[in-house]
Amino acid sequence: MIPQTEQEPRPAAEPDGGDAITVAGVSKSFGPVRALRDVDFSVRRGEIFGLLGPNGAGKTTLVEILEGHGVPDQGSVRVLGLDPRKAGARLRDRLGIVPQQASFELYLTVREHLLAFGGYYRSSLPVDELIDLVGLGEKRRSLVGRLSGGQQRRLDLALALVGDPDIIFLDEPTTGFDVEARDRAWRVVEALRAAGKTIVLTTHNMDEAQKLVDRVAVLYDGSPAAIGTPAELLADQGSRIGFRAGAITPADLPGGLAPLARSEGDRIVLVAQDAAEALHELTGWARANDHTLPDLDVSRPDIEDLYLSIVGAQTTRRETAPTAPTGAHTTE
Ligand SMILES: Nc1ncnc2c1ncn2[C@@H]1O[C@H](COP(=O)(O)OP(=O)(O)OP(=O)(O)O)[C@@H](O)[C@H]1O
Repeated sequence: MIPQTEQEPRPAAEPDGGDAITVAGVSKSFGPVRALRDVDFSVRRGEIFGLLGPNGAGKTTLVEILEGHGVPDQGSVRVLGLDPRKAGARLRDRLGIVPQQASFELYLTVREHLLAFGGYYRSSLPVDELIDLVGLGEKRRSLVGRLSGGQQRRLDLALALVGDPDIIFLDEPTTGFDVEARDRAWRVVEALRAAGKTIVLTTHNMDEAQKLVDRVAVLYDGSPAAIGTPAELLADQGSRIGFRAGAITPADLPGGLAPLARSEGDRIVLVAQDAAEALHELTGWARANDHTLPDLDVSRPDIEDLYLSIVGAQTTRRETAPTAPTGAHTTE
């Protein structure tokens, strides 16, 4: 699915113990704000590594350091075995970056824009295949300035891929996408992984994280509060109990359950370590108060449950879950 390069292969990656990225003891402050606090982790070659965290948790600061745009106050990073501040074009050629806000040459067509960008790289992917890959086939000859917001984001993705990078940084890549475009983008990301690319995916979209990541770090107040595969991180999260809320709010639940519960769409969801105990308390309360708990089910927690257990939010909507890094409860 991913097109092959047309030109000569690039030099082999430097050995770095199988890791594409290593972050060792990185701290970074902006005046009194400690954006990153002694961060340690690695990203393996060929994996999709998710970076989650509420607004202000330090994700952008960290990614900027990895891209060579920021300098840590303490600690060091290696990207493909290289120091991103010193490696220059040797590394730049191998990184694909999809920023949240891209700037475009609005007077070029989609195709011309990609051809122009591809010219900056030692080798580039065939642009027509790339255009098809991101679903812009019908807009091939349209001026970039005429694209919709979602179409410009697809162009962002194509621009990040045109140099056939080894590592791709995706910053909320599907924000503003309709469902079809989002599904297509997810398939593209999966195809990139299948082609051996390493992907660092920053997202507030828990469905996106659940669907795509191999491993994930949840940053909270500048430090990773959890790092691992979703399965590892969810292993000790207990069980998720849900039912259709009707007129019930989380605060109506009995004392032991209310702090665990949140609204999720038209349901109330709670994650409990001891499902039998929680169900006993819930059903006893429901019977005593004439509630029928419609559509009651018990399932395994997901990444959103993990995320919320870390950031402390009580109410959320799926698809968007950015919350303040204060541990305060939100009331969206
Ligand atoms: N250039 C800067 N000058 C001053 N403070 C900064 C600067 N860049 C980031 N910060 C602060 O550092 C902290 C981390 O910011 P960062 O942008 O890395 O968070 P984030 O996790 O990417 O947030 P978001 O999800 O909102 O993009 C925040 O408190 C932010 O205000």
